[in-house]
Amino acid sequence: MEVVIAPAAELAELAADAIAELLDRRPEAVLGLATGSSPLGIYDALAERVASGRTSFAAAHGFTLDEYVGLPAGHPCSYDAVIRAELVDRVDFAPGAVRGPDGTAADLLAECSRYEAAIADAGGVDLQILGIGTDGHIAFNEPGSSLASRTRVKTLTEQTRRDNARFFDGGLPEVPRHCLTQGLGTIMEARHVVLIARGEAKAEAVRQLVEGPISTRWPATVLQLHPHATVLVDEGAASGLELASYFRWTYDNKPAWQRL
Ligand SMILES: N[C@@H]1[C@@H](O)[C@H](O)[C@@H](COP(=O)(O)O)O[C@@H]1O
Repeated sequence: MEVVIAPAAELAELAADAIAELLDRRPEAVLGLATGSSPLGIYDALAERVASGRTSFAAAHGFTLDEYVGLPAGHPCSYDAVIRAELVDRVDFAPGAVRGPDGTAADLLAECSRYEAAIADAGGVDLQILGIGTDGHIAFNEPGSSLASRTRVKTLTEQTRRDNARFFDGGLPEVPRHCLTQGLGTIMEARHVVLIARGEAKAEAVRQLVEGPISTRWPATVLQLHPHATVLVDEGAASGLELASYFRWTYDNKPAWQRL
């Protein structure tokens, strides 16, 4: 696991660099896309690169991590609508190239299996962008999630519902209680995972992710077992790390040939 501590704007550029390099090497790359506020700077940086002709998503594919159950199609808080507004409509993906689990499906269990199969049929995810919840969830894998889990229906914790209420006009009562989410086992199959976290509210989750014991109590800790995980954190999110000065030294002295 590589931990980079830097100002948020620099973190977003680093992640955008990694995605742009991947697209240069492999234009048909499969990207794992996260919603939430954490990756917004990355999406802004990517939109800028596409606008200036430096990067193209024309041959790439994308899969989102999760979706609320029961929000009508087109609801502005559905992750399908959010990822369209934040990234898809601002870059040059081919129509239909970005997919997400369908939280309106009549048979949600069948939808979860279909989604797993779609990711596998695309050849798996090359680079997965992740945020982290204050309770240590990634995607919507809440505490207690099996570390081997696959795409399935989960129940959101009150903490997550409260954290996400700010996006809903009607606040907490409007936040669904259930979601579809890629499992931790699904996410672990991505070839490179890049997690970004900002602000002190994430400090405890980041401390557990990087330095805590691997446990379903803090689901993101499963990433300690990933062979290529990059954790991008600003000073606030890094404020609980015992090894912060080691991570700083390592990054400051990183050989030029070593990519993220
Ligand atoms: N399902 C999403 C996660 O994928 C995201 O990482 C998390 C953190 O969101 P934010 O980046 O807004 O703090 O929120 C949601 O619960």
